[in-house]
Formats: sequence, structure tokens, C-alpha cells
Amino acid sequence: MAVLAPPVAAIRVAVRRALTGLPGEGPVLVACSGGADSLALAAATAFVAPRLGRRAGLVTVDHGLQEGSAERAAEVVAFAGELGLAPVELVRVEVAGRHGGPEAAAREARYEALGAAAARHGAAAVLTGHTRDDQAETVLLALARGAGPRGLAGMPARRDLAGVPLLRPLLGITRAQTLAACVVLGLKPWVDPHNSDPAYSRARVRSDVLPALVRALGPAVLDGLARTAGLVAEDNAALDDLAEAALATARDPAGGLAVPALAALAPAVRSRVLHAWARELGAPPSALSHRHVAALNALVTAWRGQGPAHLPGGLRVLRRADRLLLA
Ligand SMILES: Nc1ncnc2c1ncn2[C@@H]1O[C@H](COP(=O)(O)OP(=O)(O)OP(=O)(O)O)[C@@H](O)[C@H]1O
Repeated sequence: MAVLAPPVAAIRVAVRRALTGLPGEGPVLVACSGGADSLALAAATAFVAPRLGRRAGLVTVDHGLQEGSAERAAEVVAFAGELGLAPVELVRVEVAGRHGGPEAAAREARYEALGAAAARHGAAAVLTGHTRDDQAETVLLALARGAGPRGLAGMPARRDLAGVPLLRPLLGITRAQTLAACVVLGLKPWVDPHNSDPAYSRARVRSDVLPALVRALGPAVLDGLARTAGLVAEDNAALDDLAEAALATARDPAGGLAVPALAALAPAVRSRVLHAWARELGAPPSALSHRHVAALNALVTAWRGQGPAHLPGGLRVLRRADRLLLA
């Protein structure tokens, strides 16, 4: 009997772990760009899902931003057919006219399209091919921009995407393993030119920073960064729970939040309470930054009769006596 190549086996085990016990009858949909990570994920899911009594499909998104993107998407669809994946969808999205830079706009359009495809097919989950290398890059970038614990927690293995679980089964798998699996399986990954374009900070982290760290500190650095993300995520979850309870306690019966209750909180809990409250008031989460929370915090801890704190979405919060109120 042929021995299964270790990277192929490791990826199948990771996918099996992610799919085991998944509620719902619907198919799982692999989000596949045609790159090595999501090709290896698609191949493993095509193998594992039916053995768990689950259908597996695939969605590829054409952002229409690069020459040849339509051909790439068509190749992914053909590959999915060969693997026996169903349903298979190619979704074209419009990236122009969205907020933010082209990368952020493409990501937003992609996740919208994936969420909509999941709803159309009654999917039990959407799977992406993020690897441990992606996680390490995410953590380093977050550290460098001072993103705080929320950024340092990196990407969760599971989050909600428009009411459907988005799973990242390969966060414990290295990019070297997905590349090796593609070689073993005879798959020809598409190489995204953005991934090596030094105009992008993530590409520079990938080509310069992580290799330098590995040279200086050894290969365990990747594991260390990924483990840091997991540990910080656990702390975040605990602090978020504390903040949820503290927000309930800080609500003033006359409306808004009571300053004395906020002032009594530990800074880490207070900033989370203020962040959660700002979201509740309608501030768009993607635009809500550490600066906005600091301005709210100053109304509590550095009160000198200053004007309102301005939040994204045109919201203003002011302090009236011992309360924070939406203006
Ligand atoms: N065009 C695409 N069509 C379908 N899925 C895609 C596409 N591009 C990326 N993905 C999915 O997203 C995963 C991560 O890809 P990539 O690292 O390029 O995205 P990203 O912009 O960094 O996304 P994220 O914000 O989730 O980190 C891929 O493994 C794949 O599952």
C-alpha cells in the first residue's frame, strides 16, 4: 500500500478536525483562490468531507483586478470539477467604488460574495486556506502598528460570516506543507503577484522579516508567534466577558453611561466597554480606532470640560455631569 505523504496527511487531519461535529446538513464551501494554500485545502476537503457524510463545494471569486483573473478562476472551477466538488461557483465581484485601498476593497467584496454564496447553498461553513505563516505575518504586522491585543490575537480559527461559520482549518499548517502537498498531488498553484510585490507590507514581512527572524532566532519563531496569538485570544475572550458585564452595570437609568461606574473599571476593561458602546451607538467597527476610544476615555479620566468625542459615522459623545451621552 502506498504511504501517504506527510504534508497531505497533516492537512487532511487538520480538515477532519475542523469538520468533525460541525452542525447543519449543508455542504461546506472551500474559498479557493487557486493559490497553494487553498488548493491543498480544497483537495483535502474533497477527500475528508464525504467520509464524514458531508458534501463539499468550492467558491472562487474573480475580483477582475489583474490580467488573467478570469482564466485563473475558470481553471479553479475546472480543478474543482475534477475533484468531484459540488456545488462549484465562480463569482465575479465589483471592487471599484468601495471604501479603503484596493486590497481592503477586494477583501470586503470577497467576503461579501462568500457570505452570499454560503447563504444560497445553505452551507454549514465556509473554509479558507490561511496558514500558520499567514498567522505569524498577521501578528507581526499587528505588533508593528500597535494594534493592541485585538490585533495580536491574529485570525481566529472560527468566526461568523453573515450567520455562517468561517473556518480556518490550516492555521496549524505551514506554507511549506501546503506547497509540498500540491507537489505530491500534482496540483499547479497560481502565484499571486501581490504576494511578492514589495509595495505591500505583508509581502515585505513575508520576504524579508520572517526569514530574518527565523535566521536569528530559529524556526520555532513561527510557532511562537502563532502561540502568542492563541494565548492573547484567550485573554481577550475573558476581558470581553468582563466588559460585557461592566457595560450592563454602567448603563445609567436616565440614558447613556454613568461616569463613576466607568471610572472604577480597570483601564483594559473600560476601553473595551467604551469600544462596545461606540459600536452599539452605530459607529462602524472597521473605522473605529484606538484614537476614538482614547477620546471617549478622556471624557472619563481626563475631564476638563472638553468638547464632545467624535466617532466615525458622524457620531458625537459628550459628557453631561456624571454621564456620557450621545449628542
Ligand atoms: N479570489 C479568491 N476566491 C476565493 N477565495 C479566496 C480568494 N482569495 C483568497 N481567498 C481565500 O482567502 C484565503 C486567504 O487569502 P489571502 O491571504 O490572499 O487573503 P487576505 O486578503 O489576506 O484575507 P484575510 O483578510 O482573510 O487575511 C485563501 O486561502 C482563500 O481561502
